[in-house]
Amino acid sequence: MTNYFKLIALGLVTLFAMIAANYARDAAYMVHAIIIMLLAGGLFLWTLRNTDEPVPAAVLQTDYMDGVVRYGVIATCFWGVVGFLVGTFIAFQLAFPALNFDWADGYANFGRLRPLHTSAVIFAFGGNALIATSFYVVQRTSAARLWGGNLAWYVFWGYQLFIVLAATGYLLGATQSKEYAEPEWHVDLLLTVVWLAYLAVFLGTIIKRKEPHIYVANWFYLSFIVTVAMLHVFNNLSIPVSLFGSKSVQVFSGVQDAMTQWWYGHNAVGFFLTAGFLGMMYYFVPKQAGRPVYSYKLSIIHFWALIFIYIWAGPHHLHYTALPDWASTLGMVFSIVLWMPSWGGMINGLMTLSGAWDKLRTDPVIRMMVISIGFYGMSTFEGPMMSIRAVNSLSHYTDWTIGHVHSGALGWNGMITFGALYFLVPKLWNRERLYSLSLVSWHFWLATIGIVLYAASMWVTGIMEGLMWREVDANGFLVNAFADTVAAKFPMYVVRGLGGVMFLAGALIMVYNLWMTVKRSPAVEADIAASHATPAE
Ligand code: HEM
Ligand code: HEM
Ligand SMILES: [Cu+2]
Repeated sequence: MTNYFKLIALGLVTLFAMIAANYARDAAYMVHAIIIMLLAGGLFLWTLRNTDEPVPAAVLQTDYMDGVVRYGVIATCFWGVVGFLVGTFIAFQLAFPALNFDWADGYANFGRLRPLHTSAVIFAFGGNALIATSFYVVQRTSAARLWGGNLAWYVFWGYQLFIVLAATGYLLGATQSKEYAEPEWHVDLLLTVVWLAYLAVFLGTIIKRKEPHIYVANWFYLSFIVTVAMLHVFNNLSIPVSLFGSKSVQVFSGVQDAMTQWWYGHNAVGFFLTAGFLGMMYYFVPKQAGRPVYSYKLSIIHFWALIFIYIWAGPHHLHYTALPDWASTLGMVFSIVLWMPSWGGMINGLMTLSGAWDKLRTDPVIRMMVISIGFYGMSTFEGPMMSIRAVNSLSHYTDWTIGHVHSGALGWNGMITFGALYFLVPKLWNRERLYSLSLVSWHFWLATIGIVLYAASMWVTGIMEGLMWREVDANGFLVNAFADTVAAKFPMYVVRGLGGVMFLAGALIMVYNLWMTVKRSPAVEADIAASHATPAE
């Protein structure tokens, strides 16, 4: 019976997408309508062919739902490589402008590829990592199968569709010009529905848990899901110009719009790139180390302090703008206060290794996790420092910000995700161990050196250009033209590009290693129970 409802819904979607494609006012909207039309039409045919087929004898569904986690792991690897590749390419575009090819102008120039990079790494790579690991962790720590049956699959595929629509939209020029929230209204609507489904699956699983305690990693994941829903909705309040076009007009304007955007942007960092990934840390580090979390009490304080303080720090992105001074001061103060819970979390993660420090020598996966926590500590020290108005007057608009971003993004988000993937793949594909630990070591060193090259070159160029911009002669005239500062940055841009090449090479080695783990490593015999062991207390 449900199949008939599905058919009606899919038929209507296909029909509406056809009409939308026909009346489309711009290329991005038309391409999106065609993608949705083909997808819904294909699903319609597939559902039709399977309607009234005999249903296979009921499969016992008491086990954990891991198929969707496996797909999530594959998607994380895939989008990671795509995102790093685009990042490396745009890094070289900045060094060698000729790479903005004339023939690809309007599609593959820096301006179009930059949001492609940021969305690919944050939302496609990071988002898939978060969805996959949260589905894995919530089942283990709740001793329950994912709630909602196939809803988890809908979340997975719906999210991939969102990524494809966002990416094609950027290339075709559809953007609402809000950093990290570039997709236009019709893509935002899709994401809202998918995200609410994600919340339902996660929360549903927690509600039906058989384990009385809600493990701290789940608190972090849940705060990430809830907050991102809220941020996404408010920052994307806009009115479409036409139902058949991608262009929309923001509801807020002027400084209110800027403040809403950076309330969003900052908390995208705080909840997407931090809280969610801390959920990962609190599960996978104890698991890999074979030790309980250093202090469970500290983890709870860490959680509440972090979510309470993060939400106020957004105005540090708008120092010296039309934003009132009091708001800018508020953002600065909360940013500095944020240093403490951040380092509390870092200490908690690092000290989890106490009694197992020898593993740093023997286990390259632990090494990966530890360095990621180290970078977390570093970027959460740098951030509060940059939020001080006097420091920000130098760092703002310079590459220092870019260096800060990537020490967090490559060092913290990248490395903890790699660690989690190395942990997960043998478990999910039921393999005894990883194919090669020495390849993990190679990945570790390539990525680490790559990050150091990236961050160091950006500090040098950032501080240099900041100083060059403010340099005045005895009469108070500016000494340097803007173009002088651009020319001076060239060598550092090449170094950054090389850092990117190394980071990307490491990721490719990881993908090869994980692939060979699935293909070649010996399977675990009748030991499924091991992967279901309860997490560290
Ligand atoms: C191979 C690795 C990477 C390379 C070479 C790279 C390169 C770049 C470049 C060249 C930019 C533009 C900078 C500018 O406009 O001056 C950029 C921006 C950005 N990247 Fe990456 N990236 C890499 C990986 C990542 C990862 C893994 C993440 C996140 C998880 C990330 C997040 C960002 C963000 C958020 C921005 C925008 C920064 C801002 O506006 O302040 N990148 N990246
Ligand atoms: C205590 C924690 C942190 C604080 C207080 C903080 C503060 C700051 C400040 C002051 C800026 C520069 C704003 C500007 O001048 O435009 C900034 C930029 C940024 N930070 Fe952080 N940061 C923190 C942690 C992190 C972490 C862990 C990450 C990544 C995982 C991160 C990602 C970013 C990004 C992506 C931007 C660039 C935003 C843009 O596009 O302009 N931050 N942060
Ligand atoms: Cu911020």
